[in-house]
Amino acid sequence: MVVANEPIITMRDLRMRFGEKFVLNGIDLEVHPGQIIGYIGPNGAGKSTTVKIMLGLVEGYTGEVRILGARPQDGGVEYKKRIGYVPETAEMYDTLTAKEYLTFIGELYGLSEDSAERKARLLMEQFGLKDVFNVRIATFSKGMKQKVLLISSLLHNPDILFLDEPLSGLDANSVMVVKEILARLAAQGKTIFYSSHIMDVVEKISHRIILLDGGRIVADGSFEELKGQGREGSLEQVFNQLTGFDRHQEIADQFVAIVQEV
Ligand SMILES: Nc1ncnc2c1ncn2[C@@H]1O[C@H](COP(=O)(O)OP(=O)(O)OP(=O)(O)O)[C@@H](O)[C@H]1O
Repeated sequence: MVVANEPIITMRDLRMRFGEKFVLNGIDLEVHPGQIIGYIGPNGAGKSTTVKIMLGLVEGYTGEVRILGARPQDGGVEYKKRIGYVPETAEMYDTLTAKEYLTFIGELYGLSEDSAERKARLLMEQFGLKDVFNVRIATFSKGMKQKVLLISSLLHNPDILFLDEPLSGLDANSVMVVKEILARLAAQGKTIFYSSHIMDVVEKISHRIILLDGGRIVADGSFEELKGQGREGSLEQVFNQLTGFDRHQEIADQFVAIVQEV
């Protein structure tokens, strides 16, 4: 059971380095259930590393991390059943059909074969993929694969969902559907940790936005709060201001000039 007032994710002074490279430089964070957390930051800021640490996929960090009250590396099967994950790039067994793949994943998470297949079929239908349920994933478009990944992360009805660029490849209609799904899951008390570079979506769906830069949290609050601190405009503009970036025109000019060189 998730207790509403207990943090579902806690990090204290989380630090990580790869060799001589300091990637996370002291992250402090508490997340309570029922929130969509937009986790944003420039390329290389440390977002995926944080998520992988929370999932127990990266070790060697210092500081304290508790997910659902446990250290990620200590979590057993029951703990893992409460977590769903859509990675930025995923290896899928694409010689399998969607039915075989999703039933396999569902069973890994403890569903019976019948129940996994039934849920997978119904969810595929909702995403307009009924006709390809028995078709090999290798033939799927990028967006179709992304929908299968989203389904695979949700089949077991997890309490926490980690999503890394989950709308990648989805058409505008599907984006609307997924945004609604995420809002409903959060309303039911699920926690959604959402990493993305698509600022207008993060701005709209997140209850709380955390901006990471150079392995440190440089902003944390609702979009209104982030804007309220003397900043203006869209999340994209707030992002540019907070990361001190104002060279886009200059870089574009230089880039195009080099392209045009003989
Ligand atoms: N296994 C690794 N070994 C060495 N360096 C790594 C490793 N994993 C990540 N890094 C480095 O850590 C830094 C942070 O990477 P990370 O993938 O967490 O960034 P990110 O914020 O998710 O970036 P992006 O927005 O590009 O996905 C980068 O400089 C990256 O090169």
